[in-house]
Amino acid sequence: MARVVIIGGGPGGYEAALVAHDLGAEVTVVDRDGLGGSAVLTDCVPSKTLIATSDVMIDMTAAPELGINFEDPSGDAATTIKVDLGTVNARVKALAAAQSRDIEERLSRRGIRIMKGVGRLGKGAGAGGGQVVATAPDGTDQALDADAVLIATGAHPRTLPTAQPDGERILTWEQVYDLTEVPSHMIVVGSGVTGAEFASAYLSLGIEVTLVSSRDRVLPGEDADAATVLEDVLTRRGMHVLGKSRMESVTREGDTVTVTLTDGRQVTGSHCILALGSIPNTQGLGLEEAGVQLDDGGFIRIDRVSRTTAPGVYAAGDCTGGFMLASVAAMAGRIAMRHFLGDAVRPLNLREVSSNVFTSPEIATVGVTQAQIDKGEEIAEIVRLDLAGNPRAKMQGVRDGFVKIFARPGSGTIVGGVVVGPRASELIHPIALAVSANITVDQMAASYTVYPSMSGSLAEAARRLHHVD
Ligand SMILES: Cc1cc2nc3c(=O)[nH]c(=O)nc-3n(C[C@H](O)[C@H](O)[C@H](O)COP(=O)(O)OP(=O)(O)OC[C@H]3O[C@@H](n4cnc5c(N)ncnc54)[C@H](O)[C@@H]3O)c2cc1C
Ligand SMILES: NC(=O)c1ccc[n+]([C@@H]2O[C@H](COP(=O)([O-])OP(=O)(O)OC[C@H]3O[C@@H](n4cnc5c(N)ncnc54)[C@H](O)[C@@H]3O)[C@@H](O)[C@H]2O)c1
Repeated sequence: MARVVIIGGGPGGYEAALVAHDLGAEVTVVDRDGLGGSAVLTDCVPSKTLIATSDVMIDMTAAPELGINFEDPSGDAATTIKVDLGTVNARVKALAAAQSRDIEERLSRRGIRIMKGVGRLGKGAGAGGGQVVATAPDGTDQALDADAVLIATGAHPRTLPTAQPDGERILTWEQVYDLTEVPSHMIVVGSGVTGAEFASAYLSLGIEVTLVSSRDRVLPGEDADAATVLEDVLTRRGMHVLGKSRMESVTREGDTVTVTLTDGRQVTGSHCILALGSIPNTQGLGLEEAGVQLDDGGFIRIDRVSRTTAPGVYAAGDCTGGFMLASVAAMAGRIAMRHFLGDAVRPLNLREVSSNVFTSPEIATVGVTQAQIDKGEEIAEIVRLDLAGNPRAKMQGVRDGFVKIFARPGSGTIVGGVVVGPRASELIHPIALAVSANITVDQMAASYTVYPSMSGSLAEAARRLHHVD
């Protein structure tokens, strides 16, 4: 029986463990912090649970327009509804812990061995087999023989020597769930996906928010039109967005946090979240000794079937960089195990990955991007339809957002798209399906959508690119 040892129990690791077990391997997962990894315990699941609360707040704030008034005679929901952050965060933590337990039970039930501890490559690793050394919390080492090893150790928040979290008012995204009091003014530094999501969530919870963005617009990596819509909405709702503003340092005195920018300006608030990106957890794993190459950022180099440069050592997820998403980590882990165990394997295709920024409005994307089309790297026709013209959107009081479809000229094959709006994460799926199944705009235009529905805008956009009458 092939022996597989997996270091790291996040989506990259635990999904791989399930596949390897189903394919007949003897599987051990060595994990330091808890099954589910950062995705479940500190990153993805907690942030989306917090955002579930902030989404309800947004709906409540919009209620008067739809004819619902609260007891306050002013009818201004924002002034009468208050969030209890202690309760919200207790719910967040309980839900994350429960999900981690569920995953642990799922693996244990199948007979997958779980070892709590820190793993590293040991004797013979990188030569087509070898050992993993697991150090238990009591400090004892155990050597595990493996025919293949999967490294899925994830990443951790980046901080600066001049911006050190104190866990109370200067926070990484992992520490925000310890807050029990509502911050009076949250400064979010970094306007990537993490920064934008927290800034949007706290604003929706009724908190004053300043977003320090080093670029000229928020979400520099996302569709430019989508980022512009989001920035407009956030600014309209009262967020202070400081563009082209690079943080130099963050200091705290008593209850006041001061963010100093590189041009000397200062912003003061009650709390600050550092959302400066991630550092891969690739130190102390014995990677270099085993011949596993890292890139300049310290991420593990892998090919499309998750092989590292060392025979018998695979890697998946955030420790490999690229698309740092739970879904991609899970797929790369599964692919690694299928490859090692000789099952049919489809190499990772990042073209098919759909992702979502859980701001309000949400921004969902898949496939080819407009930036690639504008640069001439991809040839595609573009259609954009604003949701403001959609009947369902009008009924629901939705004014901001759009759908965009990219299709090959001639064949009309859909190669990508963007949705900005409420629940864009759900609305992107027909486009994602179209991209992975090579569906054309003609086929999408011919499908029935419910009337009235937001998805009607997808079919309408496809009709605009319809080639055959
Ligand atoms: C704030 C935030 C929100 C996010 N939201 C989303 C989202 O909505 N959707 C989405 O798809 N993605 C989201 N992501 C990204 C997602 O969380 C990551 O892509 C995902 O966690 C990667 O999974 P992983 O298995 O590679 O690593 P992780 O989830 O980080 O798991 C790695 C595990 O390895 C363990 N480990 C590390 N070193 C060792 C060692 N030496 N020995 C043993 N164990 C070790 C760690 O303790 C951890 O348990 C978000 C990220 C952040 C920061
Ligand atoms: N919804 C989701 O799926 C989700 C949510 C969060 C994160 N993620 C994933 O995690 C990965 C990392 O995203 P992220 O946003 O954490 O990191 P990021 O690296 O994408 O963004 C960090 C931002 O901080 C800025 N920054 C760095 N130093 C700064 C300074 N001194 N002053 C001001 N700004 C500074 C950078 O310019 C950058 O824009 C992404 O790949 C993303 O896909 C996904």
